[in-house]
This record gives sequence, structure tokens and C-alpha cells, in this order.
Amino acid sequence: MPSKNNKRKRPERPTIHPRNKYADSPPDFALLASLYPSFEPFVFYSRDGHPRIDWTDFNATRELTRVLLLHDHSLNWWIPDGQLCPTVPNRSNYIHWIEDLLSSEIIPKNQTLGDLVRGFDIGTGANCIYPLLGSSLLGWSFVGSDITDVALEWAERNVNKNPHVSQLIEIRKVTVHGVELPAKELSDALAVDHESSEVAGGRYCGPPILLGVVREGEKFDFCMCNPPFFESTEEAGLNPKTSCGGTPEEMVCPGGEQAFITRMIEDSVVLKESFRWYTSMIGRKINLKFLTSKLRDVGVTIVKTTEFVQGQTCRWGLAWSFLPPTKKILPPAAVQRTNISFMLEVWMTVAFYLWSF
Ligand SMILES: C[S@@+](CC[C@H](N)C(=O)[O-])C[C@H]1O[C@@H](n2cnc3c(N)ncnc32)[C@H](O)[C@@H]1O
Repeated sequence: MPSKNNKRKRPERPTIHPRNKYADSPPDFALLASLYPSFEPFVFYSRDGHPRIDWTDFNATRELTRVLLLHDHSLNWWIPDGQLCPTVPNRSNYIHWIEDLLSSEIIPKNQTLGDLVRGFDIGTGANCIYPLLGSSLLGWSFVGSDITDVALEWAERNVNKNPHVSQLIEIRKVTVHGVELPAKELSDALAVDHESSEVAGGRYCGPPILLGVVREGEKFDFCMCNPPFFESTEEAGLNPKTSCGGTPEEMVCPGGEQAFITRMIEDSVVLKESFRWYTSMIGRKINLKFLTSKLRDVGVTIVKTTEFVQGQTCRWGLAWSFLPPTKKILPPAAVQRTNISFMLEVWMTVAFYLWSF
């Protein structure tokens, strides 16, 4: 019997996907510092002798991301000051979750796509992290979309610096009705939208997300998205001195993530089977509930969710599809018995009992 003092332990929350490169051995800062002189100044040793970095220092986290991508993924990478800096182990979790979705037998592989997995990264950012990780880890091909000039320019640079994956990644500028918006007009449109988000009732009224960006007849295995989570700069609490950076264009959109993903859902209702899986990251649990019920209303065939635990922060993954689940094909042995075989079986059972008496 458990003693009274034995407090029931909460089951540990999974923090890292089992196939994540860092699941068994987290990044070794001391080793990285010895190999990469540019990383060395950011590493210090705490009293217990453990090598650490200052997570509130943008330059330190950016350099860590750079050396991890180089050391573990053979990727050359950089972003300008202030742009959102991704943490490699966390971003890898989303990639591996998509890998799980794609290997689930519920939604069949679209025969027209061949063997190459094709993904669409909505808002790839200057860091272009998902296409870079997905192509280098798993050989997937990607279209990465974005709206800002800085994101498009740096995503393109990050792709071109890596000839071993550059053939797999296309960076696509979001256009309005097929017309590319000049940077000035786009930022003006966004500025107006930010101000009018209340007037628009919290609805997303920014540039297109999928409809109008996905071309006619295009098919993808999945889309993924780390959306602008916040409704306003105040809500985002953006501070240029924080560790991960992030500009208002990256972190804020009219109506926040709820409106952004609602628009994704509306787009998916039109695009339906152009994607095997639609997925997005979600920053607030309350939005997960709202969006899941919205998905049930629009008649998707399947909804899946997951939790990404990232240090002190929790994020959620939401996935949905319109493809019909595959029917289970019964093996020949389970094919319905004919009347004759059934009669024979009854007769043999009776004979066995008579014989045993
Ligand atoms: C939170 S950042 C994510 C960047 C990167 N994917 C990551 O995970 O670090 C959101 C990105 O979405 C872009 N964005 C905002 N609205 C968009 C839209 N309608 N279509 C495509 N990208 C958009 C922003 O410019 C920004 O780069």
C-alpha cells in the first residue's frame, strides 16, 4: 500500500520527440565552444561546473543556433539583428510530429506526388528554419512563403548558402490577386490592418495565407505554420533585448493567431484535398479549443493535436485533413465464411463431442 506521505507523482510531460537529434544528448556547449571560436565568448561556467549561455542575450542564442545548424545539420545560416531566432531542438519537434502524421496510415499518400514529400511553410521568416531542417533531416521539398522583404531576402540567402538542399526549397512571395505588392504598399496595408483589427471584429484581414498563394493544380503533403501569435505589440511584449528577437511583422497580426488560423481553416475548406494535412502551431490553449471546434463545424475528416513543451513555455500543434480515411482491407483469411464451411465446422464440432464421450 502506498504510504500517506507518498504524493502521487504527475506523469512527466514529454519535452522532446524521441526521434529528435537532441533527445538523448542535449547540445554540448563546451564541445561547441572548443570547435567554434565565435561561440566560445558566449559560454561561461556556473559554480557546479556546467557550461551555460545567457539565454537573454540575442547574440548568444543566434550564435548557438548558427553553430548547431552547422555542426549537426551541415547548414550555413544567419539572420540580421532582431529577426526571430529559432531554437533548433524545439523547431525539430514540429518537423518530427509532421513526420508522424505522414506515416500514419489514416490518410493515404497522394499517388500523384511520387515519393518526394512536399511541404508548404506559411511564413517561413528570415530564418527559413522549417524548410532547412525538413530538407536536411528528411529530404523533403518545400515552398516557403512570406510577406516581408527582409524575410524573403534572408530566407533566399539561407537557401542559397546550402547547395545540398537549395534545389529542394522555393521561397515564394505572397501576392494579392497574383500581383506582388511592393514592400511599401504591403507594410502600409499591414499597418492599416493592425489599426483596424478591432473594426474588423478580430477577423484576419491581412495578406492572403494559402488561397491565392497556392497555385492552381498544386498538391502538397502538408502545410505548417508558426503564425504571428499576437494581436498587438503590447501583447507580444516585444523587447529587442530578449533572447529570441522577433519584429512586429513576425509576431503580430490583426486578430492574432486565432484570426490567422481561422483564415487558414477557411482557405483549407476551399483547397480541401490539395493538402494531405493542414497543420499549425498554436500559442494559447484557449485558441486550441476554439479552433478545434471550428474544424468540427467545417466538416474535416480528422483532427489531431499535440503539445510541444519548450522549456517553461508550452505550444500546441493542430492538424486536420479532408481526405477520407483509408478503409481497412480485411485479409483473405477473414473473408466471410460461406454457409457450407460454417455447416462443416458445426458438424465437426458435434462429431468431436460424440467421439470424446
Ligand atoms: C512567428 S514568424 C515565424 C517565422 C519562422 N517560420 C519561425 O518559425 O521562426 C511568422 C512569419 O509569418 C510571416 N507572415 C505574416 N503574415 C503572413 C502571410 N499572410 N503569409 C505568409 N507569411 C506571413 C511573417 O512575416 C513572419 O515571418
